[in-house]
Amino acid sequence: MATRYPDDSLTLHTDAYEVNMVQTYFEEGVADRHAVFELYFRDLPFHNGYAVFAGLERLIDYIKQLRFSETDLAYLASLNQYSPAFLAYLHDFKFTGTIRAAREGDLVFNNEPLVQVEGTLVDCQLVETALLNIVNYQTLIATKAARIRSAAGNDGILEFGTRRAQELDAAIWGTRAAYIGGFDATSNMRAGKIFGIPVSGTHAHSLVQTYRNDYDAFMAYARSHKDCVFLVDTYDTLRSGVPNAIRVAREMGDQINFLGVRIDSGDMAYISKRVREQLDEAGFPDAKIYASNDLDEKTITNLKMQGAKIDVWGVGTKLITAFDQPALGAVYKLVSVENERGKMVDTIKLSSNAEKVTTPGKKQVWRITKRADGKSEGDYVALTDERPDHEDKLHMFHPSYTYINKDVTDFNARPILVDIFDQGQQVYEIPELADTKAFAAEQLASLWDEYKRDLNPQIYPVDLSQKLWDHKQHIIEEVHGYVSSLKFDN
Ligand SMILES: Nc1ncnc2c1ncn2[C@@H]1O[C@H](COP(=O)(O)OP(=O)(O)OP(=O)(O)O)[C@@H](O)[C@H]1O
Ligand SMILES: O=P(O)(O)OC[C@H]1O[C@H](OP(=O)(O)OP(=O)(O)O)[C@H](O)[C@@H]1O
Ligand SMILES: O=C(O)c1cccnc1
Repeated sequence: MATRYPDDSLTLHTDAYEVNMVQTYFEEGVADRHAVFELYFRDLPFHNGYAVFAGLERLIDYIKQLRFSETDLAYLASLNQYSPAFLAYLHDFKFTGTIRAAREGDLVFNNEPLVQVEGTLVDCQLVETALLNIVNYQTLIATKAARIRSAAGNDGILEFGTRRAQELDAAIWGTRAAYIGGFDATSNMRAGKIFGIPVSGTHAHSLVQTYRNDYDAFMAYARSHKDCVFLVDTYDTLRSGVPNAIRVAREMGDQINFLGVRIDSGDMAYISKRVREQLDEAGFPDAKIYASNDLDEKTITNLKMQGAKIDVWGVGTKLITAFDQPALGAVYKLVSVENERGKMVDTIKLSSNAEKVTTPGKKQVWRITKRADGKSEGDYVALTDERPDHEDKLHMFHPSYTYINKDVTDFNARPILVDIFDQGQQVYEIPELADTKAFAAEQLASLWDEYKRDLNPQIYPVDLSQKLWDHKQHIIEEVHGYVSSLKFDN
């Protein structure tokens, strides 16, 4: 059985190798060396043209509580791997780092930093696992939600996924991410309570089964609720469900708001058209048709193509589990570290796969938009001492295929990474969730449709500044020089 600790913290929500490395840094006297790590993903999820960043609120909560509690330390001591001096050091540990991140709801792309952690090696290393855990999941769900929003157009979309989510936390934070990405409401009451997300719900088949017929069930529901959406597919949608919903709506009249009916099985294009006819003929043209049953952006697009008369889409499993791509795959890499002489040295991880070679140095991402229409030109990743927003002309080129290039003038450059913590102090206030959602919608509106289409979107340019590109080539050459100078006896 799980042990409940009165002072449990999230600090040990980390991989053992982080603590192991931290012990090495401590024992070797380099724990306080300054370092910069950056979190980014290499491939956009779902073959999408963009991702919607989410996770910042939880990231802030996590950093704010980051202390080793007495039982955390007692547990580490019980492993007999960590020295008393190291445990005493952890006892006094306090996060004093600086964190910059994209704002929730902002669009982010592959191969650019979404979160940057600057601090001691210990600060940076300890937070790696939790930061990846939080950002990977929430960004994935916000992006999936944005795809579903795009398929649904202006129709209502409701998050129904809690029962199918990967446990409780995923349901709660996933529904928040879904709301940022464009969902209108959730069925999860606690998410409503905690985050103020609008809550919406109909009823289950069990209600109809309990009363053993549609009429009695809908009548019972109508007597106990003002707003009514009846689930009409328990026995026979067209012959029993809808006719009985209409009968109850007529009998109850003004005593209820007959909002509509929900269908949860069968051929939803065919059935919804017939249901629409039945409701219209009965004098309920404003009653809406809700649909649910393993929906996602593909089924919704397809159903719309077939002329389905569905007004509100309830989406569960395929949203909350990011069914077609269950992991984002963001990584967290060291880009700069203080050497033994106190100088910051930019670092690289080489790979035979060009995509996997990291980009050294502490960076800022600049979103370049045309001044005239606010539309996106691409992202420009630069070293932090560069100020592309002060330039009149930017030369933007593909970092691998440099012949793909353009000169951009009359542009605005917006820094994507904003200060969240400054030397351990929170300097960023999380906006109201509704504002974050509106911000996401605004950002999406400024992106060309070519990057937003569901199938084979155009690849959004994420370019390196000339200075950063040169710097990277220089460091690659330095490392190659070092490797080829090595001599082995065997
Ligand atoms: N007209 C349609 N075009 C494309 N997909 C559809 C259409 N109607 C329903 N679907 C989707 O097809 C799948 C059908 O699921 P399933 O085979 O479980 O049938 P069902 O009618 O829901 O049966 P059950 O009663 O077992 O739930 C669902 O994902 C549903 O969203
Ligand atoms: O299909 P999803 O996208 O995951 O949406 C959530 C599903 O959860 C409910 O079904 P469930 O069979 O769990 O309960 P019910 O008895 O109310 O139909 C609901 O009717 C949806 O079909
Ligand atoms: O309110 C609903 O209709 C609902 C909620 C959760 C899951 N399925 C349906």
